[in-house]
Amino acid sequence: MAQESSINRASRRTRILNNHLVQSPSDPTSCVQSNSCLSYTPPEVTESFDFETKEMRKILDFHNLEDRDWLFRVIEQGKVFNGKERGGRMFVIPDYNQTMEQQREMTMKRIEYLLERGVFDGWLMKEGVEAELKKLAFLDVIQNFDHSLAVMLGVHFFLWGGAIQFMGTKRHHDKWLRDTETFALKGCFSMTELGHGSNVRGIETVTTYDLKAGEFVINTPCESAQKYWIGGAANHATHTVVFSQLNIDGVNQGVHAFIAQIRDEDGNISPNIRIADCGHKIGLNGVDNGRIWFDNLRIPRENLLNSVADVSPDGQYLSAIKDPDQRFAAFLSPLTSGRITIATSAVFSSKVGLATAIRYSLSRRVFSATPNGPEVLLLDYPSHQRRLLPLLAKSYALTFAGNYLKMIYVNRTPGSAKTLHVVSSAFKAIFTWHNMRTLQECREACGGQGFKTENKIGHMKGEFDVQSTFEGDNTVLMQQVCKALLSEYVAAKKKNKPFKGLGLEHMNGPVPVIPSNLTSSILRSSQFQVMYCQVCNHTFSQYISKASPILCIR
Ligand SMILES: CCCCCCCCCCCCC/C=C/C(=O)SCCNC(=O)CCNC(=O)[C@H](O)C(C)(C)COP(=O)(O)OP(=O)(O)OC[C@H]1O[C@@H](n2cnc3c(N)ncnc32)[C@H](O)[C@@H]1OP(=O)(O)O
Ligand SMILES: Cc1cc2nc3c(=O)[nH]c(=O)nc-3n(C[C@H](O)[C@H](O)[C@H](O)COP(=O)(O)OP(=O)(O)OC[C@H]3O[C@@H](n4cnc5c(N)ncnc54)[C@H](O)[C@@H]3O)c2cc1C
Repeated sequence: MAQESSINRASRRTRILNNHLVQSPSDPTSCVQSNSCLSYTPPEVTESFDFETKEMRKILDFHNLEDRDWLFRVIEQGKVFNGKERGGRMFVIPDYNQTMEQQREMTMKRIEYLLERGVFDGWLMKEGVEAELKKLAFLDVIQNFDHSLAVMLGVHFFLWGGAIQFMGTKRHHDKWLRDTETFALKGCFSMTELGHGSNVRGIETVTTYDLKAGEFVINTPCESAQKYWIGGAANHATHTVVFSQLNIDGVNQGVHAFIAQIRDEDGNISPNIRIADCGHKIGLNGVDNGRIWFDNLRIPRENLLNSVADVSPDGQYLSAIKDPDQRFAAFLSPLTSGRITIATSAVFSSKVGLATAIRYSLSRRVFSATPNGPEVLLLDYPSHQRRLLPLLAKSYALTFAGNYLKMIYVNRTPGSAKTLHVVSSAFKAIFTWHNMRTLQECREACGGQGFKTENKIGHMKGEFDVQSTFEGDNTVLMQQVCKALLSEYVAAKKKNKPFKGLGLEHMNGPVPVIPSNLTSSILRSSQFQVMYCQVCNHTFSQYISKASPILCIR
């Protein structure tokens, strides 16, 4: 079975695992040398491909291929990446059997190494499509090695850094972005509380304005208001963006974001701050998630991220956005870039799992079809093909969709914010659910070998499971998608206008008619697949007609 090269690319680091899957020089249980038992050579050495794998990689990886290869080399050369040379190739993989403390320290050592090699140059100080695509490409490569490392960089650059970029103004950019890019400070992102995660509007941290001092006062009024799960907070972060209700003269103006220092440069916790550890997790133990309490912490008035709203020195609340919902939306926008990178990272994880399972099925033999005949290759079983190949096809499709989303993001305009929010929410949920289902199928498809930690699929299940929850719980994000589609549909119907966004456009045409003589070639044609999706989407109209009394549309 020919393998598309981005799976080979993704499986570069799994090759050692496949040897373990089928033969492990260090594993006495597998018979390696004798002819009567298993013998194995990687399929890409023995198989001829009926298409140009380098071209396939170009289509799938889509952008910054040379930058990716440069970073792969940098990682292979770094001692902190656990490189092992086998057969003239370098293989790298984190040691997930280390303690939580050791994994956390390894993450920071790897960040230091990458910083020294200039990997983060321009991540915040350079603007434009090229700079953003290079950053996204580097993140693809880094998360391919280790999710914790990617998440720590994601929190620092995309959440802390993104909040300053998109919710801050010049004074914040000038003061904080360069120190963030050089790691002179370490940022984290305090949105979630013990009592409120999905429901951001319900958070209980309260910030008031002290007119006399010209300062904000941030307070954690109760235990459920403690900031919880904050990546980087337990050991390392020096600064955080705090999301808090803003109370001016007794009027709650809703959720706003403020910059607060939580440690000094020597790592000592700041006055009026309490910090605790969230403890060991089922995965992602390379990230130090912490809990933060603010005990009437005083910060300068200038620390309000004021691109959307501001408080004047004499305590007036000012905002160009009168609609509180739209103001709230603006404070949530930094989450979008994270959701995009999580979606694309989930597909890479699916590819690594599929590379391992499909390569294994190209060598593992089970049961003979004829008395005393050779045992049958797993991938020759139709049942095994049906278990893995549809997931491979869907991973290809989601790769293309992820690249499409990246391009909307890097070419974003104020008018595309809503589309970006809806598409990134949908893709983050769909891609991460796909990844978890794919990894489970791949783990089972390798039988007992899939259960060996060195073959990584099990660890990846633990490391990536969180992607269905953080940066927006998948179920909640899909509710956002439904809400946006319904709003778009109802608005168009009420104005008797054609649909013009969110993928509803094809509903302006008639419902396609499914041919009665459905031959297998028709079923397999891309025209039929597209038509079938359109027919499914039209059921959306049937749902709406049933719900119309509630939606007040005729
Ligand atoms: C991963 C490996 C590789 C990559 C590495 C980098 C990754 C990058 C970072 C990774 C970090 C991982 C660490 C984890 C961090 C976190 O988890 S941070 C915390 C994340 N928390 C959330 O996401 C909270 C989820 N909840 C919400 O977003 C909101 O509460 C809500 C559910 C969307 C709001 O619900 P509700 O109160 O009902 O408000 P609405 O009325 O629905 O919304 C009001 C309007 O706002 C619009 N809107 C909502 N969100 C956004 C947005 N993000 N962008 C733009 N617009 C938004 C919404 O559509 C509404 O608009 P209208 O309908 O037009 O009124
Ligand atoms: C490892 C890790 C790292 C994290 N890092 C950070 C970070 O750095 N910064 C940060 O701010 N946060 C962080 N988070 C928090 C994360 O964003 C939240 O866990 C997430 O937003 C979900 O909130 P919650 O945990 O309170 O779950 P809840 O919102 O309580 O959801 C619990 C369950 O209820 C369901 N549910 C919720 N609302 C509805 C509804 N309306 N209808 C139906 N079902 C519903 C959900 O689907 C879910 O199954 C992290 C979390 C983890 C686990």
